[in-house]
Amino acid sequence: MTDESIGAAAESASKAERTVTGAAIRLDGVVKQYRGQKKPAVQKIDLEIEAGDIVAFVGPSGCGKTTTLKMINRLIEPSEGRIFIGDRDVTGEDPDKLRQSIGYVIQSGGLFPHWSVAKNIGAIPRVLGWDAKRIADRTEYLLDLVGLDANDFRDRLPKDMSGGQQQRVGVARALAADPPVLLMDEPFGAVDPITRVRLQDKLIAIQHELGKTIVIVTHDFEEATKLGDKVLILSEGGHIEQYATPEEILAKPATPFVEEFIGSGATLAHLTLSRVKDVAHDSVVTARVGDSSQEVIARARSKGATWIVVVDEHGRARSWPSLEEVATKDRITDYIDNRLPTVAPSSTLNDALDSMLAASQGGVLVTDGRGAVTGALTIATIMSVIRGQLSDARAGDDQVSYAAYTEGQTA
Ligand SMILES: Nc1ncnc2c1ncn2[C@@H]1O[C@H](COP(=O)(O)OP(=O)(O)OP(=O)(O)O)[C@@H](O)[C@H]1O
Repeated sequence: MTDESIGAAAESASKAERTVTGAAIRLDGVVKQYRGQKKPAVQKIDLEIEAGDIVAFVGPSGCGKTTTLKMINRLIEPSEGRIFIGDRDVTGEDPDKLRQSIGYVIQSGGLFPHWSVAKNIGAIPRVLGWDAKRIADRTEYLLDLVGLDANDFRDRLPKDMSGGQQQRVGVARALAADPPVLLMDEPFGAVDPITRVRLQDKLIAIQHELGKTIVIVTHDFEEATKLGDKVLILSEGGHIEQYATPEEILAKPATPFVEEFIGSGATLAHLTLSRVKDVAHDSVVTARVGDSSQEVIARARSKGATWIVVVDEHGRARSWPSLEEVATKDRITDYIDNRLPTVAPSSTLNDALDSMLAASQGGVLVTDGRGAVTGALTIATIMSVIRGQLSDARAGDDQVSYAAYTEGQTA
């Protein structure tokens, strides 16, 4: 088995393990001609999205990403063609009814500003006639799913939350009635880069847990390769340039347009394909508040560590002092460092580098789904992965030029 086929087998195995609750989406000869425009915004698109996949639409401004997305829930009516969700032809369905079965998330969450978080999340369930207890239970479940404490957030107004928190509530609201399909229009466009990485990781975790079909429009190719099981690259007029996995797109750009779009940094774009979970982590020595400093230092030295991580009862990091710092006190003290860089297993190596740079640190802590520390990644480890990838890429280039050269000789 080649590395590639091993990767593909692992990928399909992990997909098979997922519970899929999403539905397939099919666009069949779909056209959008806006009134008063000479050319159609979407010329004619045929597209199949598998149930339980995340598909990212990317392409330059004005190429028809949003138009295509909004035709799926008929916020924009197609001029021609048919759209199927599962086996249902939804082209003739009542659009309001249709939109109750498709979650929709826009930039900044799109929450009703004068409604509490709970009222926002309960909007569609109320329309569907759910009773108050069922709505309250669902709200609690969804807030927990998106990583917000229900007691703290349920009664807040959107203005009293950060952009990232509003966006999480936007995702919770879109999932309220358990729709099989979630459409997201540049959902993370308005948040800072670190929050964006956290929200992306949260979305991947939610997707793995729920198995919805998610279509996401983004401007950012890196975001598309991180989130998408498949990426759809469009050019003007909604023309499909390539629809494939991120790996295939980077390895074999289908057209000169795709090549230019993904840019000359394609080798480093592989960094966005390498996940934190794919590389070996450095182990960390942990300690609890109140432990004897001498004992902790001895334990760390025996493992060759120069720093430790102080964790709480759930294994979540509070601080990561050096052994010199630990030695200044008899016991491990309770200090919380709010700027600890952490990444999830689904984060990319690029995300890991970004968090290190943002925190001016030479490493990041790796945490599991509940935030417990499982290891660390240092800048040296990441650099050695990058070096390996660059030398693989160079070896590949040499082969191409050698083949071209010998072909030239024999012709
Ligand atoms: N309501 C409208 N009336 C007329 N033309 C429109 C309308 N909405 C979009 N268009 C045009 O249709 C084309 C596709 O627009 P669309 O918003 O789908 O592109 P996009 O790829 O999502 O762009 P962006 O990345 O800038 O959001 C553009 O040329 C746009 O000007």
